[in-house]
Amino acid sequence: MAPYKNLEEYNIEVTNEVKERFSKIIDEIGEDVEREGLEKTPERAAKAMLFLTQGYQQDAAEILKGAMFKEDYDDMVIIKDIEVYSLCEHHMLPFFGKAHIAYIPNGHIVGLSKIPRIVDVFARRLQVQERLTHNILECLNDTLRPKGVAVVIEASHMCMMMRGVQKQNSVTTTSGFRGQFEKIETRNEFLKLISSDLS
Ligand SMILES: Nc1nc2c(ncn2[C@@H]2O[C@H](COP(=O)(O)OP(=O)(O)OP(=O)(O)O)[C@@H](O)[C@H]2O)c(=O)[nH]1
Ligand SMILES: [Zn+2]
Repeated sequence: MAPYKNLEEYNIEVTNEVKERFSKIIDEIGEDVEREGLEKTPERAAKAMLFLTQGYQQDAAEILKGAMFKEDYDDMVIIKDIEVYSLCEHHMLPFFGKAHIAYIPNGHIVGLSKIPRIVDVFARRLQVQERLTHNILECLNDTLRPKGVAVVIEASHMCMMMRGVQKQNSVTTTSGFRGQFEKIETRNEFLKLISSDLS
């Protein structure tokens, strides 16, 4: 593909290419691409797919660096129940659930909203849950350089629910721990706090 002058030009070009391909898929499955309800579907589907994979155009480390503040607080910071919506790389079907993330600052705290933002940057790509967990973990560890970081993701996979093995209730949990969270007491405190309902 020819080089693009800017992101907008790139987006228009790629949307048109993806739209053509969705049109072909709709035709191949035996539908009439020209009937009223489907007329704009290739374009809508292309825009939706590009939205759901926009993480490839984003830099999670830059997002974190944009809101790091010097602070002496050195206890655990936990953001739990962050909604996660991603696409499994095997079937390109959604998997979705919650992420629970904690870190122990080492001179710097980070703007709270930046943590869900980096979850989205990595989730909006073709993923497996394990790699998504590690992408978030390593990004926080390398950029913020905290005393410790922990990531737990609980998710349901549509490829296991709507098709394939057809299990509606199974939930997959993945986790990663670095620094002080490798110590069992710290890890247990985190796991206890994310499972408690303080409200
Ligand atoms: N480890 C892991 N596996 C995943 C994830 N998402 C989907 N999968 C699995 O990827 C595997 C792909 O296996 P294949 O045998 O190549 O594909 P398939 O024939 O469609 O498999 P079935 O889903 O069992 O019908 C399946 O077992 C999926 O459940 C994920 O995030 N992590
Ligand atoms: Zn899948």
